[in-house]
Amino acid sequence: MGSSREYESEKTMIKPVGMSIAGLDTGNGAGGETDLRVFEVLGIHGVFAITAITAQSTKGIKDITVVNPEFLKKQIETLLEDFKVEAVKIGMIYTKEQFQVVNELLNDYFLVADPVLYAKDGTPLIRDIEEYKKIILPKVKVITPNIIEASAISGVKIEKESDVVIVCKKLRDSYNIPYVIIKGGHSKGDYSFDYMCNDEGLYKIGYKRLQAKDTHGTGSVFATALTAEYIKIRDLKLAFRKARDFVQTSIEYGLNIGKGIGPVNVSVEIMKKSMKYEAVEEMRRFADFAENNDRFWILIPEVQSNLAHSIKPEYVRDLNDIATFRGRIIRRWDKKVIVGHPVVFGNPTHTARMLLSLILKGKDSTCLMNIRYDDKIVESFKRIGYETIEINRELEPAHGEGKTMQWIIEYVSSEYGGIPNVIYDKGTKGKEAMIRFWTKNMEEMIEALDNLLKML
Ligand SMILES: Nc1ncnc2c1ncn2[C@@H]1O[C@H](COP(=O)(O)OP(=O)(O)O)[C@@H](O)[C@H]1O
Ligand SMILES: Cc1ncc(COP(=O)(O)O)c(N)n1
Repeated sequence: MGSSREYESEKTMIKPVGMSIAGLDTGNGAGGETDLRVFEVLGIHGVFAITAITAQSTKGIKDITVVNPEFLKKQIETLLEDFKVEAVKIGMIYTKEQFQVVNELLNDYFLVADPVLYAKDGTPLIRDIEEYKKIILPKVKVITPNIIEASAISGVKIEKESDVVIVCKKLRDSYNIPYVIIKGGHSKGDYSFDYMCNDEGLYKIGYKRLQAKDTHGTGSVFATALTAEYIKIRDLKLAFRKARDFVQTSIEYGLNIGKGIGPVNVSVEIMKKSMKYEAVEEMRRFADFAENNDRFWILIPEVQSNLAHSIKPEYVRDLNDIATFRGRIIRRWDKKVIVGHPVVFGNPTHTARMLLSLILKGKDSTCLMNIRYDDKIVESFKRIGYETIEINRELEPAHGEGKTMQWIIEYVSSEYGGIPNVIYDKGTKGKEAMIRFWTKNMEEMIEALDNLLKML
């Protein structure tokens, strides 16, 4: 009766709650609404008290409407009387009256302040800076200024690393802030260093500086990720490392949307995880097809086969984004085909390397299989309508193992212009002749092989 589920869970579902006190960025790149997305992907239920509405896009801020302090108070009270808030991130907060509200209501909470004095286009996001220093800063556990903000608040210009140490100490001492984190996104050099100082000393993390255009929201995202990680692990040093890692990936996959500085991509990690799950499902579908087609053995060479399958090409960075069967696809003595599960990512097989080379060359390919060389098979591919190309392995220069697949793709691409779906060679001393066949998706791979097998 009632539910169709076999098992009705008795467990109540809960999630820790984090709060953001911030402005709203209508372009959804940096404000409280982005904080909510960061909380969400990191497993926190985010609640949001709004201080101001900015008319904002990737091109900058056109206007600001400030929320009156009474209404900010109402929002925070409403949230606090209901939720058990574990930590609070404070972003844009505009007037001294608003600071008083926070001071009054959030005295006993773990506060992380991101002192967003100015937006990227120079618009002030905290108007009463002197009162911010007096009213907000002495209450916070963590402050996360960039070097420009840290210089402005401390009055000491940061030009080199030793200045960072001085400013960290000054901020800690002046406002009694246990953790000062100074972010180095605006400095120069091959690495972007962020510094954390607490009573144990200075701790710095450097990540490769990315040549990225779409960096709107880095600061807000960093402070919110730090708050979320702190809620989960209660260790600020570790939370700092995790938040920094999160920001790096978000910048790496920054979104080229809008005409200005696009938002960083905060959901990319969970998106990649779900794409990998889909890839595994598709590999299973392929395995069923291969094991149940009684002619599939015709395609398997002496060295056996494998199928490489990637997530969406634009998300592929390295072999970790490409799946293969750990035990390959093998033809048994009795012509039975066995797929060697499990599906694994990051296995440096020939098929995975060749697929990666294709993708890095800009091809919209997600599947690649190596197939036994046979004239008839090549002819059948042509009859189905695929372009084919023969390469001569004798032309391959001497370069260590592991470079061949990349060489084939480079060679075909430069000699031929494009990269046909069927690339074959007739072998060379000690190397078996082989066909490599790639397709845009799994649907096409299965359909093409099914048609091919009917013709053979
Ligand atoms: N081009 C970049 N490459 C790598 N990391 C960056 C880059 N720009 C900013 N970051 C990182 O993003 C975070 C935010 O830094 P920053 O840009 O200084 O703050 P804000 O957005 O407040 O100005 C820091 O962790 C910083 O190291
Ligand atoms: C409402 C609002 N809050 C904060 C920022 C700062 O942006 P960033 O995180 O890029 O420094 C912003 N532009 N708008």
